[in-house]
Amino acid sequence: MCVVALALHDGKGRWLMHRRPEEKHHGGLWEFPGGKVESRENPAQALVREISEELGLTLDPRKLEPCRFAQEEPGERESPIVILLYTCSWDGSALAALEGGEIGWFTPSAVLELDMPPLDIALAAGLFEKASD
Ligand SMILES: Nc1nc2c([nH]c(=O)n2[C@@H]2O[C@H](COP(=O)(O)OP(=O)(O)OP(=O)(O)O)[C@@H](O)[C@H]2O)c(=O)[nH]1
Repeated sequence: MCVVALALHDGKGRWLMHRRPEEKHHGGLWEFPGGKVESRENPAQALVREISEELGLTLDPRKLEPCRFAQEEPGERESPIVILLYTCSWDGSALAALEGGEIGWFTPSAVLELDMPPLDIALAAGLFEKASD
């Protein structure tokens, strides 16, 4: 199953993370906002939809930069997921955790200290290695 996620940066060294609502899979963990790609969508369209639903933010698909991906091992669950991570810079417009949980802006070192699902740990480590190049 294909999941898309967004590493949104504020241009001042901080990145947006979302804490999942307790009742969801990986509840209480911090993740890059996003969700599952639905049939008839390409990944960028799915990300624009998910970010609008979750954060109330309208993304310009042309400004999404594919960054990296991470995948679960076979057998981890019935349909192992692959997460495609994109980066984008924030245009300063309003944001809110519209589907529950909470959001926050973090420096790279603070992101790496959050409790995250396994794939996010790998994605964040790679993202910040790349961001500091
Ligand atoms: N959105 C998102 N999901 C992630 C990340 N890392 C990770 O393991 N996942 C997992 O990917 C799956 C898809 O996530 P989701 O629940 O956000 O997707 P959704 O909103 O489309 O689904 P839903 O409507 O069934 O809740 C979940 O099992 C979630 O735990 C991440 O960084 N972002």
